[in-house]
Amino acid sequence: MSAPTTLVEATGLTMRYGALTALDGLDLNLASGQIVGLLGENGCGKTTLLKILAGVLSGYEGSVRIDGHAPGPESKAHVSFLPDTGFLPESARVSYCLRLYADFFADFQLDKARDLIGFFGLAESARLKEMSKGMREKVQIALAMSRDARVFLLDEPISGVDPAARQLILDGIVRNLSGDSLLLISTHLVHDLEPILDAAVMMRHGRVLLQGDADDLRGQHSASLDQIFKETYR
Ligand SMILES: Nc1ncnc2c1ncn2[C@@H]1O[C@H](COP(=O)(O)OP(=O)(O)OP(=O)(O)O)[C@@H](O)[C@H]1O
Repeated sequence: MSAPTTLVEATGLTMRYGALTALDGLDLNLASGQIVGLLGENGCGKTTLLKILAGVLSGYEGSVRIDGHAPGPESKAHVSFLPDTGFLPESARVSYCLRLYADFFADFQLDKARDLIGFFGLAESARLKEMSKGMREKVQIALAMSRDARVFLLDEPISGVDPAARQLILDGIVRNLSGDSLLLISTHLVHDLEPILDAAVMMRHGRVLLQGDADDLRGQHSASLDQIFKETYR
């Protein structure tokens, strides 16, 4: 693994939806080689931040750099984004979705995706519309995690699955993760995610409230990230 490099850099990032300020001068610096939890209460701006980093939402003020590039075609080539809503054609089979990704993304690794689909216990011949919400989420995760990206942005990837399946999904997410990439993953389910987190970013009202290495935060607060989260948002 090479020395950590800054992959996400946001300075004074502000995003307004009309009169509502969703991000309010947010500053954030994230380096490669870590899994970072993006935590915060409903409406604090997590999805807005991830969409801007993914290059699918514009109209913001301030500066954003992904591996040195402003969000756009060049940054998108290195960013794998899993939105919190379904984005695959409902009537398609898993095999079609695999081909779609292989055609669309030059860095898509079909073997990895097939491995993950099997790991999740899914059949390539299955149609999405015949699957449960949790199964469809697994397909989307398998696709998103099979790109050879530097930055992975996952928006609430385990929210739709039952507690028993969450562990399997997290195992799948970290299964092939390269040590040089950055995984930023938003969730309310801090307890489930905590074992895989190297660092956490807690947001409030469109700003970073608390950020740090997971072990440092646990040490400073003499508490788990889950307890810190609950105390912070009580
Ligand atoms: N397209 C939009 N138009 C208007 N307001 C929006 C839009 N998208 C988000 N917002 C508002 O911006 C704020 C931040 O929303 P965002 O979805 O980024 O929060 P979040 O932290 O991801 O929330 P959750 O945890 O509920 O998913 C909220 O007040 C939300 O209502």
